[in-house]
Amino acid sequence: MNLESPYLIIDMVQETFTNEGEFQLESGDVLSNFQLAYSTQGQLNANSDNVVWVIHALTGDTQVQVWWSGLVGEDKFYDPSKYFIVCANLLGSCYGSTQPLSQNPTTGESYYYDFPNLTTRDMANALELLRIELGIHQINTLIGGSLGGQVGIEWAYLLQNKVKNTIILASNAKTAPWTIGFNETQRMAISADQTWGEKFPEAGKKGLEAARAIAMLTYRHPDNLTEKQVDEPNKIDNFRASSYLRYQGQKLAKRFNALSYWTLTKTMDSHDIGRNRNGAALALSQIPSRVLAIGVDKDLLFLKEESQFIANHVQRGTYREIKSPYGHDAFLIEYEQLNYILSSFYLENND
Ligand SMILES: CC(=O)SCCNC(=O)CCNC(=O)[C@H](O)C(C)(C)COP(=O)(O)OP(=O)(O)OC[C@H]1O[C@@H](n2cnc3c(N)ncnc32)[C@H](O)[C@@H]1OP(=O)(O)O
Ligand SMILES: N[C@@H](CCO)C(=O)O
Repeated sequence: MNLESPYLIIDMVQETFTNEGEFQLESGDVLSNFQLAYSTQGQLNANSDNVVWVIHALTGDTQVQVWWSGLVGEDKFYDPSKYFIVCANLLGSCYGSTQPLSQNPTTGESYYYDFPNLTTRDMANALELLRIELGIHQINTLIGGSLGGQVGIEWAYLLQNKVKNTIILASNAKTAPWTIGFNETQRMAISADQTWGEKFPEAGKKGLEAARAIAMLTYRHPDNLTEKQVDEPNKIDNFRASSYLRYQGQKLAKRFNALSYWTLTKTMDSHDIGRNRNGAALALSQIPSRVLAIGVDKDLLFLKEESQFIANHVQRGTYREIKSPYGHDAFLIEYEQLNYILSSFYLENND
């Protein structure tokens, strides 16, 4: 039986917010007149208590119904007939928000390599300005994975009682040296590209391909490649794992730019909810919302212990685990487990 409603089509609205004036960054730099692209789907209800705000990961965009299609959309867990769903493109990302290829209003030229360093706290502050612009006083659920989870936990700290449920997937409170190391290898690949340093939009593109190939090995567990990339017996070259990683590199380089990738990985490196707040444990203990931290048992990039750390240090934390051979990317793929974990969380909390 097809349970999907053929006549329920709720339009997604795509808009751009401009923050007029100077935006102070943690680095001491300022960003003038920044823009954030964002999408909304559904309507704010009479009690204004049905906002679900999704924060995308490293290479995501505002089209949450596309990249999280098993969780968000009509007849899905977060259904726009029930919820007002907002997803903004993070500052620095190349899907409509201000990023290194944008025009610097001060010079009239694109920023390129002069784009400032952004932190997850800066990104949370930018989302906060958008929330105020949209007249949203209360967020029912703030949810994000990986980089999106890092921005999410920063924003939950800032929002205090303005958010009821904070859901952080495959993420952490402070980036580990291990993760910074992986990001550095990817930036080394980008800067080894002979076009890196030049001022044209595709600068560093071949390097970005290599960076994504390296990154894919951190987004997956060896079991995933063992299962999916099986070669015929007796081969001595042209292995499936090689063409897979080359393909993934090309696929990303067609839709992303190396400067934005550089900026966002730097943002991930400096993430630390405890910076100038006497450490991560204390900062987490000052978050009043309910927090569900979801780890992935085979995540090699953001270890499950990092999600457990979040759940153990917030005031009202719950830890749940996805079991998956995919590794880190499981939070974008394992919909059956995600639906079960989310349903249980809301049921246990009487929502
Ligand atoms: C505009 C936008 O697209 S932005 C938003 C999209 N992206 C995001 O939001 C980021 C989050 N999403 C993701 O990172 C990914 O989409 C994921 C993790 C959810 C899924 O990753 P996928 O790449 O689809 O999955 P998977 O690892 O199974 O790879 C499948 C692809 O590899 C190809 N492939 C598999 N094995 C091989 C091989 N041995 N050799 C060459 N290609 C191969 C498949 O043909 C398939 O190609 P396709 O993507 O063109 O259909
Ligand atoms: N697959 C994810 C990995 C980072 O969590 C992305 O491309 O955004």
